[in-house]
Amino acid sequence: MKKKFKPYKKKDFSSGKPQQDAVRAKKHLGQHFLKDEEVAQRIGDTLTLNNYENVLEIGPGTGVLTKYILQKGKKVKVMDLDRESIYYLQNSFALEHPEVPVKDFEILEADFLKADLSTLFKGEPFAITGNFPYNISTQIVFKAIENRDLVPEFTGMFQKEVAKRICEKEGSKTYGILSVFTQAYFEAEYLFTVPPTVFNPPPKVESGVLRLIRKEDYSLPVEEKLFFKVVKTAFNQRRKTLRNSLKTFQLSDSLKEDSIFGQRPEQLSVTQFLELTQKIAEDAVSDK
Ligand SMILES: C[S@@+](CC[C@H](N)C(=O)[O-])C[C@H]1O[C@@H](n2cnc3c(N)ncnc32)[C@H](O)[C@@H]1O
Repeated sequence: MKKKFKPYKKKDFSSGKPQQDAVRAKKHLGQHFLKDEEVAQRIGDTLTLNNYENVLEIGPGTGVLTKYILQKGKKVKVMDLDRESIYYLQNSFALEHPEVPVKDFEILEADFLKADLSTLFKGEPFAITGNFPYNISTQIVFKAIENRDLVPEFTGMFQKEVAKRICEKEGSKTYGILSVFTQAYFEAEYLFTVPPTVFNPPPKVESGVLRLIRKEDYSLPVEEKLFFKVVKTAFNQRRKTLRNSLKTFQLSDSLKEDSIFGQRPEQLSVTQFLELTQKIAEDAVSDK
């Protein structure tokens, strides 16, 4: 069912307010507007834009980051579900920033989590970027992973802890499900940290900017469903050895002798998780 919006009261944005103050920040939408142009430009510059023509920005708000993305001369679509931000972008953004090229620019009022990405750029690949709403940040990453065939690049800002977790390697306490799933398909790089002071209103935590580049060969050598199940089950009991946490897979005694099962999930690289999945798949077949 389509959500009902309260009748929208038009606002006059011609008062010359700073861009980040043009819209009232709403907590439930995770709105923290960037007020530092240098940081906005640095985030815009994280896009490599290699070999594709389209960019989707999630949550443009008042468009502080959008300006720098548009200057790259690609086709840009922005998607926000905040009507007030959309109204500002449609009516004041171009007037207040005549220097920004808006020829290939489309403003969409939509929820990224519900949007159909397959038709967004007529099925062409596109980069995703943004200063993401932190309340749905992991869901955004999972949706990008699900749509990886269309998304060769993903850059942007998260809560620092989440950005670090996505890029973390084995051996770290924060390495987990999100790190393994993301890095199975993407090369992940943590780029820089951003302090709360550059936002209006400032969030309670630091932020972190990352870049994900899809691997050249991003097809998995194992069945994806089983891989996800193995990784999730292992990390659900991250203190236990795999021999104990993966009991539900009813592994044969000979497989359980394999040294990999003496390890804990945080010790396994993505490649080792794939090898483990392969072994479990073969074990299930040989059991029959
Ligand atoms: C952290 S603010 C960033 C705003 C702006 N890009 C900036 O840097 O100032 C996050 C933005 O995401 C938008 N947003 C929240 N949930 C969303 C969703 N499900 N789909 C699309 N946009 C969303 C918010 O309305 C807000 O504009």
